Amino acid sequence: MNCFSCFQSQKSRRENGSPAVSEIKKQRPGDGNKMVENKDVEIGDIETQSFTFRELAAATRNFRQECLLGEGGFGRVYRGTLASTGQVVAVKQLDRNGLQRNEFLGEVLTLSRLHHPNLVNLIGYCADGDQRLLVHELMSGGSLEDHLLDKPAERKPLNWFARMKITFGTAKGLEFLHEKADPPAQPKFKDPKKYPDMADPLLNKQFPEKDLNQVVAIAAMCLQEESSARPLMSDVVTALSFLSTDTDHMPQLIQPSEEKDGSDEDDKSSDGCRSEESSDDEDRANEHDGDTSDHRYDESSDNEDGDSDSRDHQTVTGSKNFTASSSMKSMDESTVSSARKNSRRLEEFTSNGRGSQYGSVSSYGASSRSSHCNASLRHKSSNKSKNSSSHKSSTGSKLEGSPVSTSGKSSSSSSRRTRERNASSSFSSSQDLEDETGSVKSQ
Ligand SMILES: Nc1ncnc2c1ncn2[C@@H]1O[C@H](COP(=O)(O)OP(=O)(O)OP(=O)(O)O)[C@@H](O)[C@H]1O
Repeated sequence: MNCFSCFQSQKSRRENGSPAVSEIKKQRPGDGNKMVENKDVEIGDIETQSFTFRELAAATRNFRQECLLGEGGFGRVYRGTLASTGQVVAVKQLDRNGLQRNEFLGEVLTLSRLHHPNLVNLIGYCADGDQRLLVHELMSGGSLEDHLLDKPAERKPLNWFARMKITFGTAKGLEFLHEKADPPAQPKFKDPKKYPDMADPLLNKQFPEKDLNQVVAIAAMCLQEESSARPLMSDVVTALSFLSTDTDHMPQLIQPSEEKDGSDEDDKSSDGCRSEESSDDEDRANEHDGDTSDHRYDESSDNEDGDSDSRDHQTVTGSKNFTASSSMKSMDESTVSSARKNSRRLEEFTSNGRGSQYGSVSSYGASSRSSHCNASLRHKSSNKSKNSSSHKSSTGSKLEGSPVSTSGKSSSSSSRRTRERNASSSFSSSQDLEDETGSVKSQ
């Protein structure tokens, strides 16, 4: 996730005394906000200035390198001075292969209607030919990222109070977008189909969508409001061990010849030794499912509903001719097996999650079937389900990646402590630290 650019423009500083947020530049058609229907966009509806490309080229001195303010996932941003008014602005030149004209105008229309002291104002746009540019008011103080991460050694770090002011301003901007803007912003986490839009654009969507869903599920579980409902790190490690395994090498992890013959070989890891962990794992799986099969159980159950993961499929049915590399052999087979189970549960978590993502935390626990970690999750989840409405709202706000509480809508279910926590910095409160510590201890 990228930082918000939180430094106010001179205008907003004068008006509000708190930082501006360039959240609006994050909103793109399909990003979660119900954008204005593109087909309905008429240039006349757009209440912001239209610039020619020539005007913006002149403003930025032909997009000179010295005028470059920064670069984001969608293009470069230049400092410019508008000849007509002398106003200093930020000109964002979107990548050429970006939005279609109508799509772009839909975005411009939406952005032009958002006015809030903590949001960077859209001043105008340019849609000449295939050019797509947005002109924003300039955040003269630079971005929050500049101040936090790219700070020159000689510049003093932001003090605590400044950070709280920025957080407060950010929250107000987000509050406006989520609760007052028309149409209101929708958290992307509500719809798994939107997850790919949140990944780093530099990845160019080159990742398995299913794995991304699972990463989101892991993050969602880790971010649950109550520390007791968060997964054990061992669960997280196991799940990640699966996700971090190169798909191309997966067929090498479990030798199909060992799996198919149903002999004692099945119970051995690739070095011929059956690990204790592996044994426990299987016993637990059998205990919960009444299934006497071995690792194959997991592979087949992963695929049994027809939603086959090519990786799993390959692992089960992969060529018998492959030669396991020694490095892959050394990987603990039980870890892989256990990771697959977790992967499956994570998948259930995300797929159940449509619309009632947080409620499905309980079903995640209820469907747990193997490790002691998951037995623990089950226990936690059942506690949790007693308070599921509170969970939904408070977690929902955290999942949006901001400390913004949706307490206006969920105050009946949010505890005072939750609201206080959400209103303060998301990670640094002593209460959070206590919770974290408690959580680690209880493990
Ligand atoms: N209105 C502005 N005023 C001053 N600098 C800006 C402004 N908008 C953007 N910048 C600078 O340009 C950089 C790139 O901004 P941009 O909005 O394109 O991407 P981002 O917010 O960093 O990330 P992304 O858009 O990929 O999520 C910012 O990091 C910031 O340094």
